Amino acid sequence: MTPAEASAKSLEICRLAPVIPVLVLDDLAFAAPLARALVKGGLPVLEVTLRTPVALDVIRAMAEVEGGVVGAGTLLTPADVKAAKAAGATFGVSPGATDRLLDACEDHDLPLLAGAATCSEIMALLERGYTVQKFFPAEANGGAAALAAIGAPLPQVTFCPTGGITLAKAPDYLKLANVACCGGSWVAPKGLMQAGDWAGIERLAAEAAALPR
Ligand SMILES: O=C(O)C(=O)C[C@H](O)[C@H](O)COP(=O)(O)O
Repeated sequence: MTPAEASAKSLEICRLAPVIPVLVLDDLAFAAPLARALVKGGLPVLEVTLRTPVALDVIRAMAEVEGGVVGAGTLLTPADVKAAKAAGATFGVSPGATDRLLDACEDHDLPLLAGAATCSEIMALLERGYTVQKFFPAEANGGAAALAAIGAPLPQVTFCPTGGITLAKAPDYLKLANVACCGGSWVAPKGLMQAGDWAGIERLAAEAAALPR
């Protein structure tokens, strides 16, 4: 898969909903009910971070949930890419980008939403052909104001800002011309998962899905 093809696919995924839930699961039993609640609430795109021992099994379980588009987050190495793809991830997300990671995603046909935080990082990805990127960590890096400023010299790059974004902050990003969607973990809080409050998570998803773009 070429970087241009990966970017086209990433854009298609980003356009499915205003928010991509960033999911950190410690318990495999939460996978199916969580995915069902998020999809039902209107957030079909699900980013499962590879930060817990059960993450690959969570991807396998969520890939079975109808209407979900499941990807793997926190991709750091070529081995992560192979494992995520084998588990059924249809896209990848990374906090940054390295040549080895980009090579692996291109070789294994996994569209990557690669992270960038500075103009030089954005330009390096753009030089390689990635016109859709993740802006991370968004809030710590200047927030929506920074992304608006980056859009002036680099309007050809479209972003999924992630990192520190909440329901209250998301509209500031979503109104920018260079933002396709936001990523965030606020729609799947640990407390609600542990309480089995799937209706509560569905409500959070519905609120996020209703954000104007
Ligand atoms: O896992 C990755 O690939 C990442 O780059 C990190 C995540 O996007 C952030 O952890 C988002 O989490 P919140 O700030 O809680 O919304």
